[in-house]
Parts: sequence; structure tokens; C-alpha cells
Amino acid sequence: MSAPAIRTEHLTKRYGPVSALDGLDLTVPAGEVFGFLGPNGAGKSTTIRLLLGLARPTSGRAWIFDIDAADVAAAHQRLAYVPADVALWPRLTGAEVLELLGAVGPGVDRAYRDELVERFALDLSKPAGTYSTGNRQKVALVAAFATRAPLLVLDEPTSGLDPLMEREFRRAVADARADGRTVFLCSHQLAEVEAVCDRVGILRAGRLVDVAAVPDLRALHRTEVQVRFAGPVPDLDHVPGVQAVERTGEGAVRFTLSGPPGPALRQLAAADVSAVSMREPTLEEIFLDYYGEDR
Ligand SMILES: Nc1ncnc2c1ncn2[C@@H]1O[C@H](COP(=O)(O)OP(=O)(O)OP(=O)(O)O)[C@@H](O)[C@H]1O
Repeated sequence: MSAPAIRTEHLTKRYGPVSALDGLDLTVPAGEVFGFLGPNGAGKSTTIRLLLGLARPTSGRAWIFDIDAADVAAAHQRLAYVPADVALWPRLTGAEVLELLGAVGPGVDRAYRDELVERFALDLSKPAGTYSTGNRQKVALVAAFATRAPLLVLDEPTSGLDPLMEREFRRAVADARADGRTVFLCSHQLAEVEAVCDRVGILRAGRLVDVAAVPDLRALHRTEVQVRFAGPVPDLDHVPGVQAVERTGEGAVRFTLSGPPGPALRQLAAADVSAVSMREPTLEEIFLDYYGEDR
């Protein structure tokens, strides 16, 4: 078994009375694309700072491929990082910045870097001081993806990118996965997490609320079903898996369905159904459920 890309054991960070991170136990196996979600102030950036050795834990430990995160020189040979707010040296051109960033990491795949520069439509001839937020972000992303680092730690990497560039970002994550690299992605963009991640960890008020595969996270939750009946509306209230039954008009019913759909489908099949639609909740709705509930 290869070492996990990230492992934390009861990782905790307190700032005075504030528990920014409270006993995080997390393992991200090598090769996984892991999404890290949570509302503002949940502790995502704190986690990243601890993983990068930019802050010291109050208690607990973290390892990057079995290297103690506190051993910064060794750990950073295995990772590349894109911060949420990318700051670049304003007088260096984009090309010079890429050279500099490439020189400090674990080595660069230059051919792939050139390809990414094309794909992200970066003009490297300009001084970085003239770049927009999105262009600075693109430089940092190209620099990170083009390293040979087996772990990419990305903090809100696409907040400044337009939809075309967001698509390129997703392609680059897919390339990384195909190469067996690990991606740790902090994001508020649920569609993005849904599209690129294998598993998602949800953090709330410094605590890990759940870790789930994206399909399982969906399966945990209900499907919304709308049915229109030509004849009498059957009693759905006591059918296993059916909840929140609501009359939405003459002969129309809406309900949510969780677990195996058989009992509900049998009840519907016995009635005179003229139209039916089923909708899976988006990850956003699932996500809001988590934060709406007091858990
Ligand atoms: N240097 C610090 N001093 C005091 N409190 C801090 C410090 N850094 C973070 N905190 C607190 O720790 C908690 C977690 O903050 P953190 O920045 O990790 O959250 P986050 O999940 O990254 O949020 P966001 O999505 O807004 O970036 C917050 O309550 C924050 O106010």
C-alpha cells in the first residue's frame, strides 16, 4: 500500500477561545481527487495552513505522504499549492514568474506547462502586475499543474475564472487524476466539486461533519417526485421511503423519496398516473441541508 497523500490525526488549531479546527481525522489516499467543502469560517484555510506547515497545530499531527507536515522542506518536495488570493511579483513577466515558481518546486514538466499555457490562453509576455485576478490565478494553476508534485493543494482555485477557463481547470484536474496525482480541492463551487471530485469532506465550525463519495452523498438524500393523476389520488403517506407528501393542485402531488423506490413505484403503478417527474437534489441542496440542520 502506498502512503496516503494526506493524513491527519486529531489535528486541532485554537486561536485563543476560537476552535478553528477541532480534532480533524482525515485520510486522503494517493490518487484521489478530494473536495473540501464548508461555509465561511469552517476551518478550511486553517487546515491548509496546517498541511503546508504555515501554522503549527495546537495538538494533533499531519503527514504528507508519511512525511510530518512540520518537516516543511521535505513535505514541499511532494506538493504544489495554489492559494485563494494569488499574489505575484509585479515586475516579472508571466514567463519569468513561471520559471521562478518552477525552480522552487519538485521539478517541472515543461512540455505540459507549454500546453497548459496554450489551454489557459495565458499571455506570458506581460508583467504580472498588469494581470487581472483571473490571470494571476491562471499563472498559479499552470505553475502547480505543471510541477511533478504528486499532491496538488488548491484553495478556491477557480473563483476568478470564467466558464471557459473553469472547463480547462476541470480538464487539468482530469489529467492529474489520470497521472495518478492527488488533488485536495477547497471550493465553494458545488458544481465543480460534483464534477471533479471522487470524495467530499464537509467541514462545519471546525469539525468534519461527513466524508462521502459524491454518488453516496446524493444517495443519502431524497429524490423529489412530482406526479399527476388522471383518476383518484392514492394514499402515499404510509408508503416506505415516501416523505413530505404535498398536494400541489387538482390531482397533483409532490413528495420526496429516499431509499429503495419499489414500494412507492408499486403504489403509483396501481393508480392512474398521467405524468411523473423525478429530480435528484443538487449537491448544493444537499450541502444546504447539512448546514440547515443543527448537527
Ligand atoms: N489568525 C487567526 N486568528 C484568530 N482567529 C483565526 C485566525 N485564523 C482563522 N481564525 C478563525 O478560525 C476560524 C476558521 O477560519 P478559516 O479561515 O480556517 O475558515 P475557512 O473555512 O477557510 O473560511 P473561508 O471560506 O471564509 O475562507 C474562523 O472562526 C476564523 O475567524
